[in-house]
Amino acid sequence: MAEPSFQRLGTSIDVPNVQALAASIANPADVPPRYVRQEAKADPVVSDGDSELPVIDFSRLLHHRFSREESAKLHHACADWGFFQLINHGVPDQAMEKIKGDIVEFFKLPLEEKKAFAQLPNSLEGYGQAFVVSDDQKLDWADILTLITRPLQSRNIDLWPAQPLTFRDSLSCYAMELKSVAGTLLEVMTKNLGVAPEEFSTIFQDQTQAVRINYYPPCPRADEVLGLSPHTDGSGLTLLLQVNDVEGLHIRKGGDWYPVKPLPGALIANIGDIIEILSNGVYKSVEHRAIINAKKERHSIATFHGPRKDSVVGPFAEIVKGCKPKYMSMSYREFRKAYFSTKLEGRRLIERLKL
Ligand SMILES: O=C(O)CCC(=O)C(=O)O
Ligand SMILES: [Fe+2]
Repeated sequence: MAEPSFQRLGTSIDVPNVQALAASIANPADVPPRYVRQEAKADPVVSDGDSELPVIDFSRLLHHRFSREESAKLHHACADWGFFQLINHGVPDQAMEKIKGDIVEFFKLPLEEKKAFAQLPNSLEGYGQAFVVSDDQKLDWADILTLITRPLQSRNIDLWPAQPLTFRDSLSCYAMELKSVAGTLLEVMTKNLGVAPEEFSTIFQDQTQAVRINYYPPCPRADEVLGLSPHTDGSGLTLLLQVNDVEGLHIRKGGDWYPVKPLPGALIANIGDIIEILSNGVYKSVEHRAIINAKKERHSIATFHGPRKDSVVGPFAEIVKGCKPKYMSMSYREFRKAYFSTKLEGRRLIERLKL
């Protein structure tokens, strides 16, 4: 099938450093209009306790006595919510605490020191802000540090902070732990979808992995700005770790926004566009956004797990045996390019891939 053509990433427009901007602001009126959005305030938020985000116990998935029951729970979480909390995931506390600590230290460094790891022109990798291509696009109230962690030969180590001194080690260790958790979850999901393990290995062995570290400074107009615009992830599976107890993640549920309250030590997992496509829409890549706190800063670490670079992304053959594919297939390389171009146009690639 012919692949649709998509505009390449254009030239980015300079976006201010949000941490420096936040530090310079004394009054709500000083927040530049490009960050202020009426809809942030207007969108309804589901009140607490209306429904509960599913909680998956990773250790039960591995335990033969409980694995069936927990796998079924995982299947429903992926199909009904596209999001779940993952507890007892086995990532050592020390690995999580080390990366959290180093991230907080990194963002405390003087701007000039952080800029040594700045995004290269027209690239999303490194320290900077979300990419924009037009003067009208609203801006996110966040600085980000995006780093490719897998495959190992794709690491651009010059963009990995050298301060604090332990940062590179902490990130390598955390990324390795998450790769293993994501691998197991993806394998169980493949099984739950009735797909043969070989199909899983063809796509996810030698998986790609990237880490996006989000820094959201406080803002005096917190209810009118967004830390991260509504989006779906272009990954297969995302695992999110919130660094402190400041909440900010909202999930689209029906027409409303559902605020996530991470359980202590839990990872928040979500299905990305790739799994929605592979599963032919059985699993949902759900829109989410990040809001801002008026007084407190927030950090989060999103780790994206995708298929191997040379794979073709399309509904699993076994799933579409008795029904029609709902999405067109394309190479993962082309998918990545298209995902970012479409996002810049403020649209979702996955909608364009629907047949
Ligand atoms: O900071 C958050 O809670 C959400 C982050 C996120 O959705 C992302 O980085 O893709
Ligand atoms: Fe996301």
